[in-house]
Amino acid sequence: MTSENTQQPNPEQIRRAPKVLLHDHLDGGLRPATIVELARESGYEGLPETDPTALGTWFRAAADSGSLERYLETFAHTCAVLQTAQALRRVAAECAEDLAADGVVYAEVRYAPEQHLEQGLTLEQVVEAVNEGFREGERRARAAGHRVRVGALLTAMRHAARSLEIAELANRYRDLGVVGFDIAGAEAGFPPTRHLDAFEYLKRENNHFTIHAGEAFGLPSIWQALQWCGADRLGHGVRIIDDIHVSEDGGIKLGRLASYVRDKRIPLELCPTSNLQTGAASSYVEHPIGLLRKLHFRATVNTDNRLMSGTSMSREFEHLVSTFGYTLDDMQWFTVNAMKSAFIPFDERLAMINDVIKPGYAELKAEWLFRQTAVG
Ligand SMILES: O=c1[nH]cnc2c1ncn2[C@H]1C[C@H](O)[C@@H](CO)O1
Ligand SMILES: [Zn+2]
Repeated sequence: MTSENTQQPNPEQIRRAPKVLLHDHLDGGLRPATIVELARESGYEGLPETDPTALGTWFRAAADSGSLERYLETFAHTCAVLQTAQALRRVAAECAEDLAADGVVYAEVRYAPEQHLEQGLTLEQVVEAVNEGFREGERRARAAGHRVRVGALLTAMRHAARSLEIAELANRYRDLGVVGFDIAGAEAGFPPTRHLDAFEYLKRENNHFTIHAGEAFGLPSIWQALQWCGADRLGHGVRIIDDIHVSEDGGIKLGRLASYVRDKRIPLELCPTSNLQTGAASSYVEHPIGLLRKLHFRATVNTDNRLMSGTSMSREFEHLVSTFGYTLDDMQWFTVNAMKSAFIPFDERLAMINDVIKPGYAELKAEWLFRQTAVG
């Protein structure tokens, strides 16, 4: 018997394994029962279902459209009930609690402050309410025996024109709970270069940002995000596969852009289930994550929208374990990749890797070794 871990973890081990999440939308991760309650409290009458189970099913089905634009329509309902400080605080606290219960130890959760102003909140009030909610959720998680740290990413919507203002907001709340910036929304027709002034501002401020790119649109979007805008990470980036050529005899050749992404260790925030729903990939087995992992891209595993995809970090890993036969070593590799790519300072990332992630996996692997000894 070698010390190499070849065992595929079971669902319970996957849940207990420390996980790191870089790409999760606050307005895409509400509990269905909370949406129903918030809608009742606020008088929102547009919900397609008022039973929580039926509502959860509705979100998953509606998001299964095969198109990013249709997928995004479902957010009208979640944003409709997230218009008060109280609602934002509650949903952020529940988000942190849910992630912690799922074994997530570090998360960067994003949302677009400009989408929460309909009932008179200011941008600052939105950010402060969400931050308070995350802190409350971290406290409740700790009381329940879990530890999670949640940082916020402020998103600007790519079809709108507030990106510089949101970038300034992210900079103002830096070190106060906000760890970076993002742009999201429909990709085709809204290239990231529309928001160059925001990215240039953030670079001058030595701040961090990721860009949704290479999801519904291909290589030009990734190229612009990196070479014009200077993104630190790619939100999805899954279409980088279009620049990787596999020949009939199995030979693999990377184009210039794919080489750049791999050589520069650009983190890819991959979200497998979300990609199946928007049509960016056709099945788990055909999802580019399999090849990207083999080729040692800086690949990470993410949820995107837990509500719309009916998923969690554990479920994403369960799909990958059953599709690609991944082991605890593979899970650790993805998790360390994610932690290395987080927007918090280097020493804090290192401490998470050495004090939380590695010991967590070592314990799970040791359990497995002892079990092997017992049966062998
Ligand atoms: O996967 C996505 N691609 C582009 N935009 C997205 C995705 N998931 C969520 N969004 C949008 C809808 C939300 O309202 C917004 C902010 O979280 O970001
Ligand atoms: Zn996203």
